Amino acid sequence: MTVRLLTNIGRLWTGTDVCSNAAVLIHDDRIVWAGPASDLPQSVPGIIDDIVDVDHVENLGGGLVTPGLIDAHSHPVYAGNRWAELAMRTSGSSHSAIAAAGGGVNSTVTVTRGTDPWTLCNGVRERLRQWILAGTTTVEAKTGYHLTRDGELADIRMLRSLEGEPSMPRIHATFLAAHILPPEFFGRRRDYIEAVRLWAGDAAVAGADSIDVYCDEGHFTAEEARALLLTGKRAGLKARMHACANERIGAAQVAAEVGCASADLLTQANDDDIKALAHAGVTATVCPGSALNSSRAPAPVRQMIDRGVTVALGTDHNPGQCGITSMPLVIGLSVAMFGLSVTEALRAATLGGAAALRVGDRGSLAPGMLADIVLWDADHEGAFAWAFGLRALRVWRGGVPVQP
Ligand SMILES: N=CN[C@@H](CCC(=O)O)C(=O)O
Repeated sequence: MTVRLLTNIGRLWTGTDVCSNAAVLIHDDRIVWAGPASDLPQSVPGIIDDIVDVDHVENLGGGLVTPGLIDAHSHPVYAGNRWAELAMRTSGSSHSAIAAAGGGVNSTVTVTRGTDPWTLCNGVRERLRQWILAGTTTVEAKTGYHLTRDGELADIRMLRSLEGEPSMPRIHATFLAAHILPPEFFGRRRDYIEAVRLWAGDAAVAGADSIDVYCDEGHFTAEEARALLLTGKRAGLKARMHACANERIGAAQVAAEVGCASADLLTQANDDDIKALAHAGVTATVCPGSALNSSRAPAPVRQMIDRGVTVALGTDHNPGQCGITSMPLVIGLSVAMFGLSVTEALRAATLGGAAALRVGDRGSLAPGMLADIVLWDADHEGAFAWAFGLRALRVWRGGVPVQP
């Protein structure tokens, strides 16, 4: 049993409250108490008889402390890169010209399939380290670049095992075999849908938390998404969806009907979509980084908030559009692109992320919550809107300091 006291916190942003000259008391991996240092209890029954007997005291030098950030949408499991394709796109090449030159999601599928598991795992480990060092203690991580039963299941097992390593973020593993139709199923899409439905149960056994379907032109239809998500839910997975990213083909309505934990991207969502999400209690996960790089209009986030939709944020890190691994940058972009206040953006990156993942044990610094905590290189949260990538000075996952 370890009791740890974080003191001399200049400003404590808990998710629900803000206070100055604060302290946080941690017992093992959980928060016991957080608030103004002047109110720090002298003892906590069953945990510590006298506060002077804590095992570790850490002076945080008057800095800003928040809950660990939550990235609610990322695609970190891939090999290779598509930088040449991005250069083509910026020179005006069309989607079809890029595909004809061997680019697109299926080119990453080819490279990922051809990469041995150890090399792939080392790359993913290095990548995930960047999230936690930048203050993101939970990452929603999708599969979706193997698109074979064994490859997708191996991806999930790899994510589960990486999560157990020291100084890695917590992982919410999402089974995304329904990312795009793989080439060997061209002309046989019904067969692929049926195969993915069969694999969903195996994905749950392998340790997946969620199933995701990319519902859009060129990916999967609303009807296919409904069938896949309902199968995934029956297997015990939470449902999430790439919805209304490029075209509106009924994805938001299906997300609402199926009871998705979150509908993501939503750049083309209109008021009917937003109303449906609000009515069904579906969290909207928006990703400003990939929207910027794909020339999509920013998602209508203000309308979502006005309609009562809970908003979460994601990096949408993926090999084709967006290399961002910094949620502090995503917070800055959300303020600039969506017109969110810093408080709204920070809440979306903490409690909003917890809602998107349907986890109740993180996203705020309250007694009983996981001690996932970040000390920032600032003394006020307004710095997120200024730094575009505010630096995390120290990170604790479950009360344990993350080693740089
Ligand atoms: N948000 C995720 N999927 C991207 C593609 C990812 C990639 O290009 O590798 C999309 O098709 O929008």
